[in-house]
Amino acid sequence: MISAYTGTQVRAAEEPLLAAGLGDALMQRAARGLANAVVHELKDSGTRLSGARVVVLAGKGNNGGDGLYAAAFLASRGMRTTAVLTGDAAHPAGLAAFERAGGRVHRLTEAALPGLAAEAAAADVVIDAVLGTGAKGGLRGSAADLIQAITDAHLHGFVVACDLPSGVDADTGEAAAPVLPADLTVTFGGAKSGLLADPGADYAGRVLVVPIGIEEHLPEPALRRLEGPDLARLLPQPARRAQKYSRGVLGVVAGSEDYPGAAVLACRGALAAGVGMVRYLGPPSVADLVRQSCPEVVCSTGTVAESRVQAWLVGSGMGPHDHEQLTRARDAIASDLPVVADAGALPALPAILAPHVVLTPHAGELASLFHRLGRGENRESVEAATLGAVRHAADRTGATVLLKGATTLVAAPWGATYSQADGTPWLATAGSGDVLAGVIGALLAQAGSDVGRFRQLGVEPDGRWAAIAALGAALHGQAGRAASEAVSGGPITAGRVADALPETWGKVSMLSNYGAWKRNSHSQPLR
Ligand SMILES: NC(=O)C1=CN([C@@H]2O[C@H](COP(=O)(O)OP(=O)(O)OC[C@H]3O[C@@H](n4cnc5c(N)ncnc54)[C@H](OP(=O)(O)O)[C@@H]3O)[C@@H](O)[C@H]2O)[C@@H](O)CC1
Ligand SMILES: Nc1ncnc2c1ncn2[C@@H]1O[C@H](COP(=O)(O)OP(=O)(O)O)[C@@H](O)[C@H]1O
Ligand SMILES: [K+]
Repeated sequence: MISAYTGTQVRAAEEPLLAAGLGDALMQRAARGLANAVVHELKDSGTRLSGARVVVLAGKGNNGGDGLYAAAFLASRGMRTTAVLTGDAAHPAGLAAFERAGGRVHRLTEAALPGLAAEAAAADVVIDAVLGTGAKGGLRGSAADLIQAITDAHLHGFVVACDLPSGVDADTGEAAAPVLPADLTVTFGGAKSGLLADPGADYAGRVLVVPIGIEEHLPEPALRRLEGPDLARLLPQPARRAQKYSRGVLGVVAGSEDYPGAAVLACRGALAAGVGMVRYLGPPSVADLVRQSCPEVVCSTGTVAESRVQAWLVGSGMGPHDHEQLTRARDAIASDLPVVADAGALPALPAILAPHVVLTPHAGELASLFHRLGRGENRESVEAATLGAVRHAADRTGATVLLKGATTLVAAPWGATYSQADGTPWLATAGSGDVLAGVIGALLAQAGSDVGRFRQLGVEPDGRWAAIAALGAALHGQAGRAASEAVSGGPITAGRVADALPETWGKVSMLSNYGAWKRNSHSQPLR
């Protein structure tokens, strides 16, 4: 599991060490980790270390101090280092170390700006150390102009962000333009939650956590990401004497005359995600199509009350005028069984929900949900603040909310938040969300009652619905990636994602080398 923290949490964890006079030692560790990462990147790109051109953009706070100390290490290894001081001051000890190591220093002025931007653009590495966890809002003044000029230029080398890309909010991932997109973010003491939520994740590139000795002081993480061994431990496995009913039956209320394919794709996703059986309820014409595509599915035109299942999937491919289907969706949501409520079910939700109801909106659907709750939002405003949006939606509705996107976020009401980024942009294809709903429905049917499995991982009963949704998002994302890799990185259809699920499941379930993972977890790149 990757744990991520708010800037405030990390700063609080630093406090006891700062009080003990260890501030400089913390900064030295951070700077050394940053410098080592730069060296690795240069070696990987085949650049000679001696004479490599490094430009550090250093703000006036401790983030700038980290950058200056790191650049001093790099200068001492024979690199040509330039510091651009973006504020009216600089970290005194960092600046002194940099100058002692032979680095060149420029102060940012309006006149010097075009030349300094050109120098940064021509460098082998640009280190962005303008703002870190102490930032208030985005970049301002000439620092903003410099970052804009570098962003607009054609960069020769790569960008490494110190702790976080300047302008990205460490807690929320909100990003006030301009932000220089990093190829790598080297972050200290623990990943910052803003690096694992869009749009912050767009700017962070790969994320590397450097331990600096504060780890034992960190509290419960603000955000979690399930990784291979977690997924392996959460995946349900059939007992030796399992039969189809004990494995879990999923009831699917999806599809309509207008969108029959959604029902098929939801069923295919569920069948490929290990469910014991799928019961489909819906119009006869849609049921015919489901039967033709998935003969394993048992179809009926009955009611929710007549159908014995362990979980429900409702809403995919349903419109506001599909009254019979909407009645079934409402009945399923009221049934006390776990439910994944997708697409067309979202406008038909009751006012008060519970954590075992998992809502799966994309940003546009979440904005509409907020409208109905009297909160003015649109797709863009949700996309600009995904973490705040998903948290607010869960706390406000009482449901578990999964917000789909390049990074998929899941929030338990008043509980844990997960961030999964296992997929590929090729997943942005029609019907992909229906397959995801099927996968989550299948997992709810199989694992929803297995409280013990989640307790072993420290997940409380009410929080397990979010863990199941995050597991579903991870499997779906990885299946999408596998499907694309099977065609050499080419495009995929939603059906291909479903087809790739069983093998993805098999591969994930083999990753249970938990002990080895735990020992290495602090130094692992996140992606
Ligand atoms: N504590 C430790 O020992 C360790 C800390 N570590 C490192 O320290 C970083 C946090 O450092 P920090 O607290 O000094 O804040 P930082 O992010 O450098 O920025 C604050 C400065 O910028 C200014 N400023 C603010 N907003 C601005 C804006 N929008 N536009 C322009 N300027 C703005 C603000 O000035 P003010 O506005 O207050 O006058 C202030 O001077 C952290 O991310 C990590 O890298 C590690 O080395 C581990 C040990
Ligand atoms: N850029 C992206 N990168 C990775 N995954 C993505 C991206 N865009 C969308 N996805 C994923 O693809 C799926 C799309 O779902 P959805 O928006 O409901 O599509 P549809 O309604 O067409 O089925 C979600 O699982 C989402 O997380
Ligand atoms: K930074």
